[in-house]
Amino acid sequence: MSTKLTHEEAEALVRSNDPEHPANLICELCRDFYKLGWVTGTGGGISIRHGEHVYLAPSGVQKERIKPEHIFVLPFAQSSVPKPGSQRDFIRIPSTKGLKESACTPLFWNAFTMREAGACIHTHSQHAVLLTLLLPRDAKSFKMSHQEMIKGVRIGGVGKTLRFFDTLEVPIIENTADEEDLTEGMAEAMRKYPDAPAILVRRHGVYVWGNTWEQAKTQSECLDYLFEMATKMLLAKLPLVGDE
Ligand SMILES: CSC[C@@H](O)[C@@H](O)C(=O)COP(=O)(O)O
Ligand SMILES: [Zn+2]
Repeated sequence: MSTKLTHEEAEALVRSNDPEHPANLICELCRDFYKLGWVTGTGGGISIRHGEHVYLAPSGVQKERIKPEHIFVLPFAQSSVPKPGSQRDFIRIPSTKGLKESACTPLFWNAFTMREAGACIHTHSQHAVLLTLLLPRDAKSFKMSHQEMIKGVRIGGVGKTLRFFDTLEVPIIENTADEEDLTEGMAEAMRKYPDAPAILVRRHGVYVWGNTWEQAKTQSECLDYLFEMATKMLLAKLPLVGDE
């Protein structure tokens, strides 16, 4: 399914004076996420679906220094999950030599196809990572209740917001040597936990999605707050569920 655009048309997909254009947003948000410690050392990132197009950052680069001209654009319509290295039909490839699309691409795709998400954020936040280490080794999920910030998180990441008395549950999957090998584990966890707004990856980080980039961002912020709170509560030996 190749989409034939002229060079000028393809370039126009990443050139805009609108600060809310996906190519500009990915650059700005990565700078903000860097300051939060979410995307340091090239890890983590964000992908935005804009109509029929998916905007992706390059792999292995300083995410806080990405420019719109470095952004890849893929058609959302794909016959299978686009794994890095497989045959792909890019609409726009950056002219900078040596750039490859993010290794997180198939994981972002899980959120786009299984939850109809408009954006997906991957962070290497130490709050997420430490939480996966403080929970019992065999814990398959993280559960928490009675926290005000739970109300900023949506059922399945894209539905109604949770209420104060609801219990948040985020599955935890094992890390793999290569990011793309997390794809099936993430999909399996999303099938098993349809209400989960995110997937934690043990010793690695978290994937969070939303209907829009704004919702993906605010939910990432609420979850990161809750992950940090949970690590402190676990260290203080306080229960995460209940209000005792
Ligand atoms: C510090 S390297 C981390 C990467 O291997 C990976 O975990 C990651 O999140 C970013 O992958 P990338 O391909 O650079 O977008
Ligand atoms: Zn990662």
